[in-house]
Amino acid sequence: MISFQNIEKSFDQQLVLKKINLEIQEGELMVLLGASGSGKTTMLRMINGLERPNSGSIEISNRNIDQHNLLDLRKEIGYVIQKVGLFPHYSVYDNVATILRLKGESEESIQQKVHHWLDKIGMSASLYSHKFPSELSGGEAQRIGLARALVAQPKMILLDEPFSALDPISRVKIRNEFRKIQREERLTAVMVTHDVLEAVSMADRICLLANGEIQQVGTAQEIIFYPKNELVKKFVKGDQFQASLASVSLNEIQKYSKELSIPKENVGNSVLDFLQNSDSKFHSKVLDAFYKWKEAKT
Ligand SMILES: Nc1ncnc2c1ncn2[C@@H]1O[C@H](COP(=O)(O)OP(=O)(O)OP(=O)(O)O)[C@@H](O)[C@H]1O
Repeated sequence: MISFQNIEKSFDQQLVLKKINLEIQEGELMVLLGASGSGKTTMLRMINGLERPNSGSIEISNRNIDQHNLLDLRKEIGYVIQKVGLFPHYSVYDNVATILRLKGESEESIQQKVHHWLDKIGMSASLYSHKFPSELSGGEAQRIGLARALVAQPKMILLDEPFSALDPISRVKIRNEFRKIQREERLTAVMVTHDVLEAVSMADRICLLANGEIQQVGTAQEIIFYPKNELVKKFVKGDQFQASLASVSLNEIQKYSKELSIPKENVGNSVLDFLQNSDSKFHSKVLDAFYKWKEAKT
């Protein structure tokens, strides 16, 4: 669906991306993970044509990005950034409605969709429609930013540290809500973060960037337990992270997930034990509960 082929990019003679090759599948949530300056945002902005590579090609839906009309392409790609960028003089309703108005939809259809998405993202339409951005908390504004991207029913969504300004509890909540919607809508999503735990709790696959190069692409389990090189190991703080997985029992994290029902014989085991020895279909729920436990402790 999204394909980076031999991409190179430099700014002011500084090579920030080197020979990047990456395939992102339809309906997948790919997390671009890496330290500050590793080139994550630059990769993300190439997908909607806000940055252009120096060499190599990007394909979206099997067509080179240069063959797409960029304005049409951007209508199919939601873009959510940390500094939400709501129009300050528009109400919440008008902010979310903007793209539908640009598309020329009827007011009746706009109203139905705006209300649907506000409610879905946990912002009651009747309470929030008439408010202005200055009357919203940071977390509420983030949700509106997300609703504004989702209302256009994009095929793809790009998220650049979209939840990083939120307090830990709202962050976990909105992440879970977003993940649920992303799965339901089979949205192809690419999310940038430098937070290992955020990546691990949300991603189908993680692409770890360092020094402008892809160091490893894989599931959370692959990245954590089978890091390909020292850079990956260092980034996921291999030992420290694993030590923290080993220090907590399944029993302790169970209450952080309603959906997690652990077989009785495993309840006393450590999370690490369980991840290493159990069926992988439980892994994401266990990691999710572990993550919430960790957030609650910090
Ligand atoms: N428009 C630009 N002009 C000059 N240099 C740029 C520009 N955009 C990015 N860079 C440089 O490219 C490198 C990669 O930047 P990028 O924003 O992609 O990194 P990042 O991994 O997203 O970092 P962060 O987590 O801090 O946002 C950095 O060294 C940055 O200074």
